[in-house]
Amino acid sequence: MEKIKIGVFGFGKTGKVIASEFLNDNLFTLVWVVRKSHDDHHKYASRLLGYEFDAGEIFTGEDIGEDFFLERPVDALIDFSDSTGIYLYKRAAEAGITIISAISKYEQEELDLLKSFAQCTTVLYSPNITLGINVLMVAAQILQKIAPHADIEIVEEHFKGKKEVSGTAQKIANSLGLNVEEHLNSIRVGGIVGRHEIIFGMPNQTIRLSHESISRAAFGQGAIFAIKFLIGKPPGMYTMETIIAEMFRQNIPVY
Ligand SMILES: NC(=O)C1=CN([C@@H]2O[C@H](COP(=O)(O)OP(=O)(O)OC[C@H]3O[C@@H](n4cnc5c(N)ncnc54)[C@H](O)[C@@H]3O)[C@@H](O)[C@H]2O)C=CC1
Ligand SMILES: O=C(O)C1=N[C@H](C(=O)O)C[C@H](O)C1
Repeated sequence: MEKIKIGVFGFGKTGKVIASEFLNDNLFTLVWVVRKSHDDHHKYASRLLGYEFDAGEIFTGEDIGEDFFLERPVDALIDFSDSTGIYLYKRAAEAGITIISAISKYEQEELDLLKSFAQCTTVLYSPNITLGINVLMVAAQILQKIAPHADIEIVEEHFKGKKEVSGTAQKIANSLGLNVEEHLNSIRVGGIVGRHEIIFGMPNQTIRLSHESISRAAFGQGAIFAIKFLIGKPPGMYTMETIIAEMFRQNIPVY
């Protein structure tokens, strides 16, 4: 079977681990990586990550001219850069390359741009691409319907350097109709990769739904799940939670 060709945007804390996940999986070929800095220009991500073969040539945004995506075709582009990365891959969408954006915070303008790409190709946007958090997100909405009077608070914990409020927590708050200013609690300590908890408080019991990414490999595994799902799907906008919600529908046991 022909391998699925991948391009990755971003080669920071997460991009490096994502690249490794693709390099470890025989279903995929990592064709290129685009990063902001000129460090390691034209070297191979595989070599930098300790593999003894050449894969994932490193480019910078300045290398992306009119023909970049035609000369170095991939089946899917995964974005773990920052909110500016999206301005570099309109031509990838026009070339029909599947786009998976994992950027946790976009302004409306960038969300609109992403939606416009979905007219030409399959686009999946997910501020948290782990399978687990999306199961939790759907479960929380079900629980809120079952216990509409529960007090709900969201707690998100991340590594000390994370500046922005978790995009995942904001998305959870929106899906539950909660005011972010009032019900979202952020903790920044040490090296926590990412933990989210939704607390449902009732008079005589407390229900806690929690998820923790204990390694950034969880994001790579989520991206792999998403790519496999998107193969053969028509152009359009997809999200992880709608994929998971459909799985809920198909798998809820009937008593
Ligand atoms: N959806 C999800 O499941 C997850 C999302 N994220 C998000 O992914 C993004 C990256 O996270 P980290 O790796 O922790 O950040 P980081 O700061 O360690 O790395 C970001 C990388 O992107 C590069 N970059 C910035 N602008 C770029 C551009 N225009 N073109 C190409 N490369 C560019 C930077 O040079 C850097 O190498 C953040 O938005 C983060 O919140 C992170 C983990 C999981
Ligand atoms: O910046 C990160 O690292 C993460 N950001 C995401 C968010 O802001 O929701 C998701 C994940 O927990 C890691």
